[in-house]
Amino acid sequence: MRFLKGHGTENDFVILPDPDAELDLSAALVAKICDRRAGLGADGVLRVVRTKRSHEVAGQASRAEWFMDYRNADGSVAEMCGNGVRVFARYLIDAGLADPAEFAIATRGGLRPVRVEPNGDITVAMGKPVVEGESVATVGGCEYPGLRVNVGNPHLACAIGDPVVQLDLTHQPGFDIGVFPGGVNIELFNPVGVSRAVMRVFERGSGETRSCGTGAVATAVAAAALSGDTTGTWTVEVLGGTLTVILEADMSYLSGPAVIVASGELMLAE
Ligand SMILES: N[C@@H](CCC[C@H](N)C(=O)O)C(=O)O
Repeated sequence: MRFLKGHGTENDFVILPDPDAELDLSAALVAKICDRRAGLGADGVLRVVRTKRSHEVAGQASRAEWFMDYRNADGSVAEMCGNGVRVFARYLIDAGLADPAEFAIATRGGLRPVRVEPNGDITVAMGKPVVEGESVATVGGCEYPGLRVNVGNPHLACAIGDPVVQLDLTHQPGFDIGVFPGGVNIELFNPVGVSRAVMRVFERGSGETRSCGTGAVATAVAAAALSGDTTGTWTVEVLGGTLTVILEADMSYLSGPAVIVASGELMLAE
C-alpha cells in the first residue's frame, strides 16, 4: 500500500491514495497505521478517493474531484479536519491532481474550497461556524465553561485563566455526554493581546494533538465572543506553530503551512 506522510502545524497525517475506492480501510487498520510505536504514527489518516467513487459524498462530485475520507487515530470517522484538508490539498497539488489556482475538496462536512497563498501557505474556506450554546469541560478537577461551536465537527472551546501550558491533557477531559453524545473536540485557550489566542486541544479520537484546524476556528469564534465580536482576523498559537483564522459574517477561513515529508510503501495489514 503506497503512503505519504504530511503535517500542518504538526497535526500529522498518513495519506493513502485510493482513487478508485478499492481499499478496505477498517478502524483496526487505521489504528495500527497511526500507532506511534508499532505503526507509522499519525494523528489521523487521509484517504484520497475520487468523489464520484464514494457513495458518502456523491452529491459533491460535480464541484470537487477528490474526497477527503478522514479517520481519527483510533479508527473513528470524523466529518471534517481543517489541517487535514490543507495537507490533502498540498498532496493533490504536488501530485499534479489539482489546479493550484483554486479548487475544492469534498468532505463529510461539506465542500471546502482551497487556495494557495503567495508564501505557500494553504487557506481553506471552512464554512460558517455555528454556535450551539454553552457547556463545561473538566480538566484536572477544574471546570471550564466554554462555547459549543460546530465547524462541521463538534467543538467545545473554553477560555481559561491559568496558562494552557500548565494543563495535564494526558487524559480525556470530562464533558457532558448528554450534550455531546458522539464525543467532542475540546479546546482550552488563553486570549493574549489583540485578536490572538494560545490554544491546546484534546481531539476526539486522537487525544492531545499539536494542532487542530477546526479547533482553531472554534477558538477564534469563542475568543471573539468574549469581546462581543463575531468577525475579525485571529492568530491562534498552537504547540506546533501558528494558524490564522478569518471570521466573516457568513464564512470562516483557516490558513497556515502544510507540508509533505515522506512517501513509501506500507506493509501493515489488518
Ligand atoms: N485535527 C483536525 C480535526 C480532526 C477530527 C476530530 N478529531 C474529530 O473527531 O472531529 C483538524 O485539524 O481540524
